[in-house]
Amino acid sequence: MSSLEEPLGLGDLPKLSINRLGRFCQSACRSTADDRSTGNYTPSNSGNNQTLFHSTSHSWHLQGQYTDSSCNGVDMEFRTLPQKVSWDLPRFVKVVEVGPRDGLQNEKNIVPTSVKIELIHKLVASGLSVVEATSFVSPRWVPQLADAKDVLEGIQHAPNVRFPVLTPNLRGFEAAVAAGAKEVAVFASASESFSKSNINCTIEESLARYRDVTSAAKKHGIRIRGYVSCVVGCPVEGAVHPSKVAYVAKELYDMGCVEISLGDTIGVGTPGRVVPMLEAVMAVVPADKLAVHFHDTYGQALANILVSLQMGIGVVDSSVSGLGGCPYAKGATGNVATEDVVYMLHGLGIETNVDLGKLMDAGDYICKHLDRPSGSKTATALCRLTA
Ligand SMILES: CC(C)(COP(=O)([O-])OP(=O)([O-])OC[C@H]1O[C@@H](n2cnc3c(N)ncnc32)[C@H](O)[C@@H]1OP(=O)([O-])[O-])[C@@H](O)C(=O)NCCC(=O)NCCSC(=O)C[C@@](C)(O)CC(=O)[O-]
Repeated sequence: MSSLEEPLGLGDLPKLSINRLGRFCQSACRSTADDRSTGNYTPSNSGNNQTLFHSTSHSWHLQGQYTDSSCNGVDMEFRTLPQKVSWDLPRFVKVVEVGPRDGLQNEKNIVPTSVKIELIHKLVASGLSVVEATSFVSPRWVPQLADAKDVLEGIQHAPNVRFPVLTPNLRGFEAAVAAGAKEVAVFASASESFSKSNINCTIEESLARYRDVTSAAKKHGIRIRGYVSCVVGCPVEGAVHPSKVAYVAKELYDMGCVEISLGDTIGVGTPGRVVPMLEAVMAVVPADKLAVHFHDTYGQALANILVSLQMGIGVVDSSVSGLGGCPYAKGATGNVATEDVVYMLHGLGIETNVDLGKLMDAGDYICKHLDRPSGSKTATALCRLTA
């Protein structure tokens, strides 16, 4: 890579701008606290800081304000954000590649098994140590991944590389184990409506199923990951309260999921919503057991990842070339692109063990097959530079 292609690091930024950020944060904080203590605090105040903090009320969230009395609590939490975030970022972030599953499950045309396997090998060659390979779900529900057994059997298993697969029930778990899975993931939702449309059962029913799966996994010595979907918003219900996310995350943790991935399935989150959601979850599940999974529908994913890192998260899910979406979440676009995440992390001086050039090869491979441009801004920019 030439120096032009290398991300600017924190150290390259003029000191002044970081100090300015710090000063802004402190004054934003101070004025809010001062206002409160002098009794002058009004949430609708139109001063500069208020404009910033209230920007969410002009967005999608207007349709889905929380309906309980803690709604104001969430806004308050965001006002104290500058005191809570820190630049003490992790030195290493584990990137969990979900493109072959979350990406390809949403393709109109079914991708041949051989292409899926080659994509997975290219992703592994880039240094990624976790590649979610496929799902053992009903082929009637997700025909795109009906070849799960063949994909899993076709992957060359390398030491230190994990290939988790999604399993919605005991039947899927048994099929996955028979095909050689060493790690599975269960997927619950913080929204009742999404749970029904995605897996045709209530949240409680899904948790009962997952208790069966986790206890079977323990007997087989299989690692199990848990997802919580709709952690910020649901395509049907609108805003989802952080307490609902915390409840499902804790249930999954208590039943033995070793990592809980928090999914903004429709990509509506901003740091204003992500911070209180993470705070609620972190009160019941340790931060080192959490991952974040942002779809980039509104272009907010990198901002949300950054604030998650600042809150102590060290595992980030992403999808090569920004592939994907969820077949049961209309309008949701793909995950944040892995290339963009890696570029940002490297720019922050955070190690990933991922080679951006080789990752771009993998992205190029699948985009050529799908006959579409990359959804990664980094890949697009670097390709232009090298063209
Ligand atoms: C959960 C079910 C199976 C319930 O589906 P159902 O229709 O309620 O259940 P069923 O028991 O009546 O089964 C229906 C048919 O599926 C079969 N079946 C039943 N189980 C399996 C299985 N494991 N593997 C293969 N086949 C299975 C079963 O045998 C039957 O076959 P039939 O008799 O009609 O021929 C279905 O709703 C399903 O497969 N849903 C999966 C949907 C899905 O994969 N959605 C995308 C996941 S993405 C996501 O959740 C979000 C995430 C994780 O990415 C994070 C984020 O972004 O937020």
